[in-house]
Amino acid sequence: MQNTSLPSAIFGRLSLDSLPLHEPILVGTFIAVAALGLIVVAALTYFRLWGYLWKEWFTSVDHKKIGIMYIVLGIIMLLRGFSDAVMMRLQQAIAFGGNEGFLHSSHYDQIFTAHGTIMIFFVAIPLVVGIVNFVMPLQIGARDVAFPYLNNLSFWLTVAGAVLVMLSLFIGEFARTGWLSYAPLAEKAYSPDSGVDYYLWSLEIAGIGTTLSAVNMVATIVKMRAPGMTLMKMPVFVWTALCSNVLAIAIFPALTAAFFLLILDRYLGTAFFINDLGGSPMLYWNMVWMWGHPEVYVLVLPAFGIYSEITSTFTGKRLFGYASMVYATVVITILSYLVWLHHYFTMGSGASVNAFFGIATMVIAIPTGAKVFNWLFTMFRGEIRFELPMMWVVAFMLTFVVGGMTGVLLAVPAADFVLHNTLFLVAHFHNTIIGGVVFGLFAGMTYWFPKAFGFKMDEFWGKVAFWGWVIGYWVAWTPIYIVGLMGATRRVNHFDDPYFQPYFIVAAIGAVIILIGVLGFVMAIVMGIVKRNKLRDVTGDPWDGRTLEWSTSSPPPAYNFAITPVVYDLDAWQDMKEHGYKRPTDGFRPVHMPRNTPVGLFVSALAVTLGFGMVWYMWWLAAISFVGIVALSILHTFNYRRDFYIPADTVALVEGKRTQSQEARA
Ligand code: HEA
Ligand code: HEM
Ligand SMILES: [Cu+2]
Repeated sequence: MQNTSLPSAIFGRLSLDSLPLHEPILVGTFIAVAALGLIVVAALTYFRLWGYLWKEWFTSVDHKKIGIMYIVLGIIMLLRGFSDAVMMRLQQAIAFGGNEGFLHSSHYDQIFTAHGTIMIFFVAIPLVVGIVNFVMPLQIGARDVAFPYLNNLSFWLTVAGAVLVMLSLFIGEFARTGWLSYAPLAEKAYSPDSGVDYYLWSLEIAGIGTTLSAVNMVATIVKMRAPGMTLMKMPVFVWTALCSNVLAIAIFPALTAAFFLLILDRYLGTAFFINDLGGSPMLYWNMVWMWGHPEVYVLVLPAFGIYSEITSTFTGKRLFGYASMVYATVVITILSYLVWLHHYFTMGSGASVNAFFGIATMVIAIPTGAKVFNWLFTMFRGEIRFELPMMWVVAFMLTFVVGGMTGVLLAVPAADFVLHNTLFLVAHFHNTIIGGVVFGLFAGMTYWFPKAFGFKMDEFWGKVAFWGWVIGYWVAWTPIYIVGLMGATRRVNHFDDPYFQPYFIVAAIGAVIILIGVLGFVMAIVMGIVKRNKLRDVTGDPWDGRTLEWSTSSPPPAYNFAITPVVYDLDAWQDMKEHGYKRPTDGFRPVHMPRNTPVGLFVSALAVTLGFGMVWYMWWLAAISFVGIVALSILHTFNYRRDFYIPADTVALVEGKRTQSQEARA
């Protein structure tokens, strides 16, 4: 694409042709997004909400608000990732024989790449990080995370990555190289346009955010637990958050380094991942899968933690086999480092290497199975209350076990030679990710929603969401398992064999049923807000919970706990309730708090311009942004006004109000 209409010293390789004006779908999307954006901006201006958002949310260093912002980001990006999914499902349902469908192959390639990238990096990760951010400090009785400013920066860096991916929709294109952008396809010789560069810069920036956040969470769990909370008295969710974040710290550098080397290949002509000059694409595969495999456990471990909390709350029992649950989590964490090669058994590693990685992979079924049985034994003879969060747990158990089993099947190298890169594999991972991670996130969001906002989600729409996702999942993915077994390969936009078509039509219907689930969840939140006075909970403990987050008010005050709780037992709050706990009404002391700051947001804005400049070869823009980031970061270290005290009187006032509202209800 020659740059004819724009001066290249300023615009680099960006030209008017980079705008996808010839793509009706994209033009329509752009108009819709722009219109929606204008409506939102107008509404915020009309209701004078900008100042409130800026002061109370965007610049906030409060872990609860940052957690909620992560979740909002995840839900918005879920809508984007899901629209990609629906388009692919429609395409595959109609594109048979002579019918080419509505997505030509280069467009389909961009869509599955964007879908996979967005779903993993900008849906699953933000939702998991958001829930950990919100819940974990409350569960350990802390006032905030270890590094509140860093937390805000991590969030905004994740947003910066998401913004770059979204920009690629309207300026230029996105990668067509699969969600892990395999080399050598992703090298400049084979993917010369801006797509892979968008991918790389977006994920480098977001990845730094995720790494920093993981450091923050580990430091918080290690250093900031309430007195008495020894490691073996931590709630299971905190254990899973700890393991997940330790895992993230260990693996993200491998991904960041792999992407950085690919950037060097693409920008400076080095040869790390091509066969010439001593480079090797296999190096890239090893590095990304050393990240990629453990990453799925980074996501699923906290989900396991969520299921554990919910199961014990809604059966009214202490979790069966707490210690074995902890050991299983740790064992999965360690094993997950040892199996990455199962993603390319077919790449010629040889029988003994394949055997080692195959067996190591299968071994993970043991600790995972131990968890499943622990949940079952917790339920056994419990008085189960089948409220929404518990319904998600049951759906998870029924769905995830199947996905786990097909994983074990793929772990047999001989079988994998047949099934690798078929739609059977695609069905396996949607089975584990949707049945394991996504259901867990919905369970968690439904469970902790009343803690965050002081009222429950709307139950009717919550059930619509539940049934939409659960039925939709099975309708959408069972046929894909079947065509996969029959040999249909992944990442193709058109099949010749008409025999497959009915299966893809059923799969498309499944996606439409999931759509009902997606919209149902949004409605559950909206209707919850509409009916908030009816759904209000003033106790702070609407589900009869067992862990410390339920001991404070909903939403919790900025300082979380007026007086730091002391822990004597595993289910600390249950223990306090059983021993006739009374809320303290006096003796408050001033609370030391971190101060809000806009620096994270500014750094992130510069990260977007840095990425954009690099993608389009606007070196001046990239250079200015980079210098800006460094300068701001250094300047920020000279800011000594980082904290303040909430006076004891204010604490007494807030707590007094809560006492009053509780007495009024009683
Ligand atoms: C959250 C996500 C998640 C989870 C939890 C898992 C879990 C597992 N995965 Fe999966 N997997 C992915 C996401 C996930 N996977 C993704 C995204 C890809 C592909 C990416 C790509 O190529 O683009 C993939 C690909 C993938 C491959 C590569 C296949 C190929 O490319 O050809 C393999 C092969 O071994 C595999 C195996 C497994 C196994 C053995 C488990 C185990 O951990 C499952 C353990 C659980 C159980 C077994 C169920 C419960 C256990 C019991 C009830 C006890 C009794 C059971 C037995 C004795 C069997 N996975
Ligand atoms: C909500 C319902 C969903 C549907 C209908 C759906 C559908 C699809 C389809 C059709 C493909 C492409 C298959 C191919 O041709 O190879 C795909 C790929 C993928 N999906 Fe989903 N998906 C859904 C949800 C998710 C979620 C929640 C995640 C992760 C959190 C996810 C992660 C991925 C990944 C990683 C890929 C691989 C992309 C690649 O090949 O590079 N999906 N999905
Ligand atoms: Cu794996």
